[in-house]
Amino acid sequence: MSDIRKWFMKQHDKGNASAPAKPAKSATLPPEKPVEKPLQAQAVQENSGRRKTSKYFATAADADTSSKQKMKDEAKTKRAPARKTSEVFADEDDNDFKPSPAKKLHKDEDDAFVLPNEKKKTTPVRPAKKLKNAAGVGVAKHSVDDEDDNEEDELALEDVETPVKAGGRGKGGRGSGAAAGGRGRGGGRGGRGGFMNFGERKDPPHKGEKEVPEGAPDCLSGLTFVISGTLDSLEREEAEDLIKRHGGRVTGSVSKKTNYLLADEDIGGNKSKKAKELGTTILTEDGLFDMIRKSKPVKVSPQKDLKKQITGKADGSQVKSSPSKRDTKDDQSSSLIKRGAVGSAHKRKSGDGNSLTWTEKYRPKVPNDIVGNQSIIKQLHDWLARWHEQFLYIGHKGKGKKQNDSGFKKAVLISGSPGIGKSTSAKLVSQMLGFKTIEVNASDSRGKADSKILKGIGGSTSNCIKEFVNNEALSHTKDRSKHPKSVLIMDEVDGMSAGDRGGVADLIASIKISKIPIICICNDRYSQKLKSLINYCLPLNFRKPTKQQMAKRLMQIASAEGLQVNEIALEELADRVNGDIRMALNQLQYMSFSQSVLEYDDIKRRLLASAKDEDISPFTAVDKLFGFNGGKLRMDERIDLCMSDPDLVPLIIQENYINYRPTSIGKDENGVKRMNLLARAAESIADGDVVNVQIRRYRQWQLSQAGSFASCIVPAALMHGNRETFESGERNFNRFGGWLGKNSTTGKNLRLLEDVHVHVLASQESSLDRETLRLDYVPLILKQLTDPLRVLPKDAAVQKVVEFMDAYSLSQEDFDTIVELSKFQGHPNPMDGIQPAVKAALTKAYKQGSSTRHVRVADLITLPGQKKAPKKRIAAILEPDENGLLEENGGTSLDGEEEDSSDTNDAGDGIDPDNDKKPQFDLLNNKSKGIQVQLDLKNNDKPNAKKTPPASKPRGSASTEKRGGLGKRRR
Ligand SMILES: Nc1ncnc2c1ncn2[C@@H]1O[C@H](COP(=O)(O)OP(=O)(O)OP(=O)(O)O)[C@@H](O)[C@H]1O
Repeated sequence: MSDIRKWFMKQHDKGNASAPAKPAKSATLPPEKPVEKPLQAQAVQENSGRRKTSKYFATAADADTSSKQKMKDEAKTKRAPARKTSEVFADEDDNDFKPSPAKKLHKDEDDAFVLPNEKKKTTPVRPAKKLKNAAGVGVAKHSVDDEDDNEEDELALEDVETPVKAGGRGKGGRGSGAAAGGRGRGGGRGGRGGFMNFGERKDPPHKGEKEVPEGAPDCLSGLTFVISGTLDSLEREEAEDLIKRHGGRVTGSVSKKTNYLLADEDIGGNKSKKAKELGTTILTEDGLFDMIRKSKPVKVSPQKDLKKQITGKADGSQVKSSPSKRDTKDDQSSSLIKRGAVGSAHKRKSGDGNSLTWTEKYRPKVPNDIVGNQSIIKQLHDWLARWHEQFLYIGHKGKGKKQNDSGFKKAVLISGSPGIGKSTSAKLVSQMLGFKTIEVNASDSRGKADSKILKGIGGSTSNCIKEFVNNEALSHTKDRSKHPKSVLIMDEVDGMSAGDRGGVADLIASIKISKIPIICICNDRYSQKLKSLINYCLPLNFRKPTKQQMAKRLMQIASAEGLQVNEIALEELADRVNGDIRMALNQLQYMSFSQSVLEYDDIKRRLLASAKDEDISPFTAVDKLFGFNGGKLRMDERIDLCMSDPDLVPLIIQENYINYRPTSIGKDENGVKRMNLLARAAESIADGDVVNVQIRRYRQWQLSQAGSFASCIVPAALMHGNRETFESGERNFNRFGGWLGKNSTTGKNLRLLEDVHVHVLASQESSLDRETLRLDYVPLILKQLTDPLRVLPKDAAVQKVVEFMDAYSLSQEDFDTIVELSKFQGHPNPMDGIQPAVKAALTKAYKQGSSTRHVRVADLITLPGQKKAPKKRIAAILEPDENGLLEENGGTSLDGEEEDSSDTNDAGDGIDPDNDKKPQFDLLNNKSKGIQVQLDLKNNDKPNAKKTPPASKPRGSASTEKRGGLGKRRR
């Protein structure tokens, strides 16, 4: 672990150390400039007084600004903000803020995995921002040529400052590839500060330096934005939040509906091309700020004063709703009043009575109320409406109406993610058609159904399904008033195990005999368990409703409950709950307990908090860790992801890390950087393995986090980026960890090898250990077993091989084991070139061979430390032989050892005179030796020692006895 820590530290150091070398970044600027001009030309220009803050606005002349001048100014720049910041902070009540390292502080936060949102909180008090605002940002566009000298100086400062700021970046500035790739994907991006963050999207050059404006709540309502490239001071997510917070909509690509393309640079990508084609207005970040700012008239008083006033006046309950956000608001008082008013209205409403959850209260009453999936609901309706027409007379011989649609299924299988209205649809459609619903959760009551249930009510819960579906009274009768039609709704069929009413097999049996329609509901229709069920059902796949559809419904419910919330915020909610309307409603209701005005940020905060409780699959966890934004996750988030399944996540990481192309390596033409990162990741995985051994072997559970850190977090931090495949046709998804399968194969092979080992020992041809057998003998044995079959004529080959197998007491299974153990990927199959006829002849000859008994006897040996040969297996071994003796001995209900002993004793009592005439193979004596071993071992355990051959008995006689026994058995 000390190693881990060492290079963890080293990485940090490296990152910092790279800071001074950063001016290289400026060198990458010129190529970006030519493409930015046309974009700028399109933007609206109102105010040329905007201080030049972005390197994207630099002209070639700017770029030529003497580096000496920049360096001179650098020191000044570094000091100036610190001084100003401290002045500003001196006025603040909050002494927790450390002013001097204003920018530094920010960076440190970055390294410490602080969310962008949190960083933003410090922005209002930054002097730099205020200076810039004072310079008049208000306009969307400005010309670089208009910049005066002072601005150039400032630019120089900024340019020098930026590299310093990005000092933690591991990999220098933006590569040329980034221009095309933009911020989203593609190589060539510079890293972010800090070990875990390197390789991330390029930081905005003036990140967090501008005051983020606060406008009227819905000032961007009805406007659609698309964001492109790196903005000047906001991360893309921050910009998105800002727009949504003010009621605007953000989409991913430019279309006719797009009002603005928000871009501070022209990265020449599709978005800007399309925007130019469609004549979409291009807006800079400052333009957006102006737009928002303008929506809110006046408000001259400094933020901090207002903050103080509000903090002083607001009572706990009011501020409680969303303290941090409201602190920064300008219209606090009015919003609080508004909130109070609506809040009381809300209380009145909810006080009116029912304590139902909103999901119950607003459960759709008719199918039309269901959001989305209307065409599927229609299909369900049609199916159910026709069911009786199709199956009504089934079982009534003679009267049977011929089924007119052979493809008509007796059951439907509704599938779809949770909370999107599957059960509700099934119920509503059934009710609509006058069916009585019988709802059963597939795993409610367990126990296999009794097949005798056909005879009538069994009274057992586990039989209820067959009862339901087979009960005539429940099916359609003439007197509907007494017996309405019924439909069985089986929920969560994918959660059924074999024990649940006999599992899917029993459900299928029920469908076959059913006299009522069955609606099965599941989440995952591709579940292996449902493979056979699908053949008996009409599949209806519910899709998640769109966020717009959901937002509309949620809005209706919110207004009915007196909750004030805008549509964009609800869309965000819909987005975050992944289409789950039930969860959205629950979240909304939960938030409504403490707030009656919900804003975008409230929803976001709430969902971030609840996201922690979500169960995520190990694959999702690995996707997140390796994803493009993997480097932006906070450490606690990463640990949570690893801990979501501490067994599987490391295995999946280990299986897939090699497929990732880290974003940090840029072009990396010769692949050296990637190899270095791979090596480091491998090293860390190995470290993690060491820790995991400690955890499991010595139950050192306190090391769990260290284990996760080394085996998951570090490799993912090093390798996260774009996943690629190495073989054509390979799916570009993370594979399941191969270790489990390989470990199981290893175990199986060891067991098989042990069998071979025991047999070889029993043959007394060799007294080797298992390792020697595997490494030295198996290849040679294989040669002896397969070469003759290829080369010699059939009969000769078969005889030779059988002789060899007898010599070493090898069974047919051993033959297979040796072949299996000798198979390697990329090498020919050891059995290649052997004719099937020869193989068949070998099997036949081996089975006929008199020596088989000798080989099998070795299986009955129980070596110290070995598991006793299972009775079943012994029985199976003995069974193929002449049945007569087995029957005499009581068939297979034998105790292996006793049975075998009696054989040998029989042999002793009655020696077959023919035996000596059947000297089968040269190594017969050796075989008898093998048997002797067995006998000795058995005698140790056997209470009935009187039948044991005396130890002093010469070997030859033992062998004779054995042969006699075998001979007898064979008869
Ligand atoms: N499409 C929808 N339209 C309106 N309300 C919905 C919709 N989907 C879910 N709801 C709300 O969520 C609640 C639960 O829905 P329902 O039980 O039908 O979901 P489900 O898809 O069957 O979930 P699960 O798979 O967990 O059983 C409903 O009572 C309703 O209030």
